[in-house]
Amino acid sequence: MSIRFGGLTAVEDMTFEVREGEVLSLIGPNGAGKTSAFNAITGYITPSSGTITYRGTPLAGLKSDRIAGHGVVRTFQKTSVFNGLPVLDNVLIGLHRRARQHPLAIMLGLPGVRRDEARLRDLAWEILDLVALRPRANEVAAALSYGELRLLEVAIALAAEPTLLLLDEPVSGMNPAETGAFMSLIARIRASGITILLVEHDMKMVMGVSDRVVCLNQGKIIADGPPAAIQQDPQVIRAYLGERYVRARG
Ligand SMILES: Nc1ncnc2c1ncn2[C@@H]1O[C@H](COP(=O)(O)OP(=O)(O)OP(=O)(O)O)[C@@H](O)[C@H]1O
Repeated sequence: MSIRFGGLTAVEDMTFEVREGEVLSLIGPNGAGKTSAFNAITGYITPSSGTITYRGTPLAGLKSDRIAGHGVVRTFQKTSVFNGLPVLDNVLIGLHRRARQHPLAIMLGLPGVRRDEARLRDLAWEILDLVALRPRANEVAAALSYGELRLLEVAIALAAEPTLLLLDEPVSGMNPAETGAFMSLIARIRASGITILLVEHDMKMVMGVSDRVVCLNQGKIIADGPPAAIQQDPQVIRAYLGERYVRARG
């Protein structure tokens, strides 16, 4: 696909494939086109040309909620969280959105609804266990630490039952302990069978969790391979890793 904003080409003839069950990271310098690619995959912008296909379904041009209905879900920073509500309720709201019970059945409190309600509650607890927020389930979201809030955003995304989860810079602003916890969360999500597409600048995290890494520079893919190969790739070092290394030392 290609993505243009007026005269500017943000993504040029980008072709890549996310394999079922893997963690794939998109890396590259600021302005390389990572977020634009993410936005196109999740329906927040329409690519100027090309196709995006998920399990045989063309996604380009569909609205984001339709795309989520096909299992392709992204996290949203803060916007998806109801600050005044308990953590558990935030996840339940996400699950209800997906479950779509008939409003009349809910109003009448039909037995099927109560069964569903119990099932959703169990699911919510399972999700909270996965993101390690069970001990905080009854706290209002506003009481969470920064790192915990980011975990809740992931929990809400998981409530939409993704088969492909997209994470946009999930550990930016986290301290090393929070980042470490987030890395093990990614491993648990992957182990549950969900495919992950990650955009991230934290190279320790990218190299630690990814099966494969795609590096973009100025809208084009310059490398695609396992983390060990990407770290050694002269083009990647020149365009991105070298610059980060110098900045980290500087
Ligand atoms: N809505 C927009 N309108 C105009 N130009 C845009 C828009 N969104 C992105 N761009 C431009 O497209 C190019 C790619 O930006 P993009 O945000 O996709 O890069 P990125 O790799 O995600 O960068 P970062 O690491 O800084 O998030 C940049 O030159 C950016 O200025």
